[in-house]
Amino acid sequence: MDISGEGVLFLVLCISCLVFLKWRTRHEKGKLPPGPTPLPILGNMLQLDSREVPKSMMALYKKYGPVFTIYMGLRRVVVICGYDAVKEALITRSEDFSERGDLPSFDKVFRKHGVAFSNGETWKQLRRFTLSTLRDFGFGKRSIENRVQEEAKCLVEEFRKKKEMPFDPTFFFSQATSNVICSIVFGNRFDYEDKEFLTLLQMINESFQLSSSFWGQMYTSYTNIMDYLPGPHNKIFQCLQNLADFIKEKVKQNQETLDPDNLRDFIDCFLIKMQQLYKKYGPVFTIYMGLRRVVVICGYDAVKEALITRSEDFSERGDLPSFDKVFRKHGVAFSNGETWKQLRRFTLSTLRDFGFGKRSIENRVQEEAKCLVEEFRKKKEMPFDPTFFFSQATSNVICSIVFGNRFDYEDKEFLTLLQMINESFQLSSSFWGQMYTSYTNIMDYLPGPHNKIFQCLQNLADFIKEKVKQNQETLDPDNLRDFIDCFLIKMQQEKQNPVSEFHMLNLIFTTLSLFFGGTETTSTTLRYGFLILLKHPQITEKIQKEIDLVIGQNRDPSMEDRKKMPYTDAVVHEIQRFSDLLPLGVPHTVAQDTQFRGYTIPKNTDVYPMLTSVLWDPKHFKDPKTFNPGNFLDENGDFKKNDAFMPFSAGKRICLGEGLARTELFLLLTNILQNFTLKTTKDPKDIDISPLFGALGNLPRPYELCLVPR
Ligand code: HEM
Repeated sequence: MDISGEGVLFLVLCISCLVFLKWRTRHEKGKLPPGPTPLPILGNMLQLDSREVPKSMMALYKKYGPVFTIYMGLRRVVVICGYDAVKEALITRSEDFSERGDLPSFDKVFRKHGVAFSNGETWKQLRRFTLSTLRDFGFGKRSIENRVQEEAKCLVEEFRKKKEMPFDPTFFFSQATSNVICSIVFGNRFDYEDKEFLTLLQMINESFQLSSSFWGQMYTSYTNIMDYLPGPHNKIFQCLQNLADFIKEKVKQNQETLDPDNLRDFIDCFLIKMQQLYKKYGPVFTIYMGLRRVVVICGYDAVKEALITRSEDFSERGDLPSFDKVFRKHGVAFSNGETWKQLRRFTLSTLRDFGFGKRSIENRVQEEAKCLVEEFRKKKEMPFDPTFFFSQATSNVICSIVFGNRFDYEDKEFLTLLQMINESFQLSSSFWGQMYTSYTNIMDYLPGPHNKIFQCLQNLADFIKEKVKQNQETLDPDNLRDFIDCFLIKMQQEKQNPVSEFHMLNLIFTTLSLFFGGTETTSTTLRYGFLILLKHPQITEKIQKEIDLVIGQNRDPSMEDRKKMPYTDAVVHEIQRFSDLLPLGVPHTVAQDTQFRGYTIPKNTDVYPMLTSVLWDPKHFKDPKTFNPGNFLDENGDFKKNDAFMPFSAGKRICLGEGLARTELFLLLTNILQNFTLKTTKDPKDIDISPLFGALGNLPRPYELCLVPR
């Protein structure tokens, strides 16, 4: 018989598995409660009748006594039976037995959050808060009795409508009981005819039924395997996720109308508690994002102290796992120490040679603004999604420097690259990006949309690799065409240096940092800005008046004009402040244990300088949640600087493209408003300018723009 290598490996694995299980059961017999011997993989599944698990357990109770061990598939469980043993564990030894165990089908959605599934200090605090808030809403008092009495009357009325006909009472009972708790958590009860309410109750019912079925049990027993298999167990997560989404929407509505003097329900009370905690823990606090410990720095004073006053200590780049996986800490944006210092110095001086901070970059932006206006004219006043027009315009400016050429707006390859930049930024800012940051090592093994981020970034890196190859083949030291050429020459100059930072990976990933940073950030800000202008037509009109007065219709806007256009300048600043593109900043870290404001931040802890908390700091901006260009204007209508304006961050690591971004924002916006009047398909009052995501980036909601030539 011919046994292949894989066959032998499989056999060895099976035998090792058996030996290990045997050894483990023997070895642990002394400590673990008794129980039936488990089989590999199956555990004691053969002793458990999936239709009657409690009955099977009772049989084992008889055989092994009140405390026994069983293996539900791969999961080891200790079962406690009978009044005496249960009382001893849950009451006498309550301290030891009060942690919540795994309930995998719920854990997948709840992820150990909330009062029912959390543990330790989190659970203690949530339970204390929940009980006292419910008490404030009448729990254990006369008022809850009244609510139940009211609901009982409604139920009796509903039953009367049945006119003695037989009916299934399931949802009547759940509507009645649910209404009592809904009136406290959501501040209102629902009508018995309410279709949405009934759908939610059906989802609760279905997820409970499925969790109690064979499929729920299989998921509990083989969680890691079942995660990859189709089957009815997936319906449980879908139902629970839908319920969570419904609550998320309710929370959003409460947030928008929150009034601290009139707390309407449990959600309001929780929101206020969150606000109080920020005040309680002050501007520097530690949170655990899943398995990742992060120190968060909030408010203008503390962020300024860390990034500017203590710039030496806080300028290392922290982890941004979804980018790190592809960049592997190479290139100017993600490297650290001496590598970063050299790359940053070289990048800045090369970009300066290509016109950064000079008149020539302004000319490039002006040229690109004209191309964009031409593209917009082709739309002939029809509504369109402006996303990729803005990214084509901003990207072309940086492309003309790093690759030596701009791309045509019809270029399919260019559009595909921009789509990849856009998609990876969107996904990094979504729930999946956040999950990847919080549980990097686990998510690495799981399928899901987060994998698309790496795929996009890798494709972008491959595109740059190809560009570098083309440059290498045609390199002429007397005619340096672009950033890549300059880097290649630097590599040649440093050829003799075995520890040079100027090597291929740093070339590819510095170029990708510029390409990515130079595209997505400014174009998303423009996209957000035009949505805000659609919402506020009176602000748009005022900008156009200023354009007509200072520039007129017969020449192109220039940066010189900005000084004479304080209102437009203030609006551009307010767009950046309000849209708050990178709310958490880009992670920093500390290279050694660092004392900060009386605390010790351990070496290598990620530090988030919360840019939101600076841009929305009420001490520096009046009514920060409202869009108000007045934040940057003095009483005479002149432009007023504000030190807390930090969308580009601050200190040594401050955005390397700030000057370019500001030039682009001003020139592109004024060019468009000089040439077009904005129109939308929606009533301005219905335009939602709250962000779509809020992890890495704040993104505007999708919309259509309509441009009418002036
Ligand atoms: C509105 C537009 C932009 C915003 C809001 C923005 C914001 C930021 C922020 C917050 C950082 C992180 C700073 C820190 O670590 O504390 C950053 C870094 C960076 N940005 Fe920008 N950026 C914009 C445009 C650009 C442009 C046009 C470029 C292209 C040249 C660019 C290239 C970079 C690079 C290379 C870094 C990494 C710097 C380093 O780690 O040393 N950004 N940006």
